[in-house]
Parts: sequence; C-alpha cells; structure tokens
Amino acid sequence: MVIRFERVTYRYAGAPRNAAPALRDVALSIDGPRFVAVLGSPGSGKSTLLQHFNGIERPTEGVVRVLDYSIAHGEKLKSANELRRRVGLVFQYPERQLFESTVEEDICFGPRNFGMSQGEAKAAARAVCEWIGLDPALLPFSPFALSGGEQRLAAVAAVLAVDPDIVALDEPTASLDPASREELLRRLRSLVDERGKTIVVVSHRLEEVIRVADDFVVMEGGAIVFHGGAAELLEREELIERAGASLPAAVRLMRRFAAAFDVEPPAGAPSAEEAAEFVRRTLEARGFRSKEGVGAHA
Ligand SMILES: Nc1ncnc2c1ncn2[C@@H]1O[C@H](COP(=O)(O)OP(=O)(O)OP(=O)(O)O)[C@@H](O)[C@H]1O
Repeated sequence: MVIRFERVTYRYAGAPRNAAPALRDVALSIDGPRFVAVLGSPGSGKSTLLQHFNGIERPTEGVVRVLDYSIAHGEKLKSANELRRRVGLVFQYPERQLFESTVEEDICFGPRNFGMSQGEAKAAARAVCEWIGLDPALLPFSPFALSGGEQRLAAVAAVLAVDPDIVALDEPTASLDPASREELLRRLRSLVDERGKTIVVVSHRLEEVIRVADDFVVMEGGAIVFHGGAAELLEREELIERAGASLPAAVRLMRRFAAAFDVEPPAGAPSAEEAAEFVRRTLEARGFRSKEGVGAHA
C-alpha cells in the first residue's frame, strides 16, 4: 500500500467555526504502481486531499500513511525532508511553486536541496525539460516570463527533477493545449508503467483521463463517494455530472447509437477509433455496406 487514509477528517484552521470540514472521514487505499484520477466539483476537497500526501497538511483526526511514513495530528513528522523528496506535489497554481529568478534555478532547487552538485542538478534540469517537452532554451528565463502552459510544465519538471516515488498533480493540464495535455498525461502514464511510480492527478476532464488512469476517485463535500475503475465509473452518469465532468464523447456516441439500433454497447471507455469501429460493425450487421477500409481497423 503506498497511500492509505484512515478515517481522516481535516478542518482548516482559518475556516469559520460552523464550516463543514474540508475532508470528512476519508478512507482511501492506493496500491502502487497506479495512475489515479481524482474528480469532484470545486470545493469538494481534492486539493486538500493531495496536500495530505506529503504532510503539507496534517489530519485533524485520523492518520495518513504514505510509503513508510505516518502523518497524524500533533505527531512530529519523521524525516519531513525525505518524505517531500519521495512524494512530490505539483500545486494547482504554478506561481505557488516557482519562486527563483530563473526556470533553471527553480528546477535545480530540489536536486540541490537533496544533495546534487550544481553540475548534476543542471544536467538533471535539462534532461527533465527535454523529457517533459519544455524547451530547454527557456531555462535562463524568469518563470514569470513564461506562458501559463510553460509555467505549468516548469512546475511539473521541478517536482520530477528529484525523482519522487509518488507524484500528485493538481490539475496539471490546465492552460495546456490539447496536444500538450495528451502528451503530458502519456508521459506521466509511462512513469507508472516503466518506472513503477504512483501518479495521482486531479482533473475536471474525464475525457482526458478515462483511458490513462487505472482508478478514479470522486469527491463530494470532503468525502470520497466513489473509488473504482473506468467501466464502473462510466455507469454512474449522475455522479460524473455532479463532479462537474461529463461522459467522454466516444462513450456518449456509442451509447446513443447502441440505443437507436437496439444493441448492447461495449463496456468501458472506447477510443474514438473503437467507437467508430463499433458503429461500422453495427451498420454492417444491418446490411449497410461501408466503403472498404473506412473506419475499419485490424
Ligand atoms: N486555506 C483555507 N482556509 C479555509 N478553508 C479552506 C482553505 N482552502 C480550502 N478551504 C476550503 O476547504 C474546502 C475544500 O477545498 P479544496 O481546495 O480542497 O477543494 P477542491 O476540490 O480542490 O476545489 P477546486 O476544484 O476549486 O480546486 C472548500 O470548502 C474550501 O473553501
């Protein structure tokens, strides 16, 4: 088990007395290596959940266990520095994370802090930029001279530069264009498959994570109301809507088409190509002939 919440309730110190807790009796077990997507409407507790992963926030009640660390109210955090190296958190707003005068210094900050020489840290910064698709020519720039999307990639690069075992990212694809979003998620997925890491991503776009994530967590009012796989989640349309998300277009298309032709749509989350193939096969079964090869996939 890499992350485990045991009956965690959290109240912000500055919250009004009668405000509902930001996390309410949360129980969560994430077994690694895994890619987990967290969904939920604004204010449902997603950021607060992530901030418990490396002890930035600590439970008011209950315990968070991450790797071999235990995070609880009033208990001194054992090796907080080491915990923050092993569990990286990319904040919702990159400006909360970028504070040095150049992008390079920002990305080198973690590696230097954890003992790399200046030369090693610079090499790591360049390598992580190339890996993530951020032009290394931007390294000498001020982080605030970067576009919103570049700032976000720089914030992700700064966290990945120390090679954490768990990476939690709060809406990492906001302000990226569709191709960069897909590329970033594909790269994060490869960290799970090739490096055995656990990735937790907050997203409002079910469409972009549905085929990338292994598991989905849905939050409502500080509580976890769903934790399961894609096929199970896609059966819960109301829950998806309450989370401010919507069914992926390929799923909607297949379902409407299946209903119109009175056939059973395949379970799970199809790609656009798989949905087109389902449509083609259904039409052919009804005697419609497609132009050879159109929509057909081996
Ligand atoms: N620093 C704070 N002080 C007091 N209350 C806070 C603080 N930060 C968040 N909250 C409250 O805690 C609850 C959960 O907030 P959180 O930011 O975790 O939600 P979220 O699901 O990440 O929202 P969003 O999608 O808008 O980022 C909300 O009711 C919010 O108003």
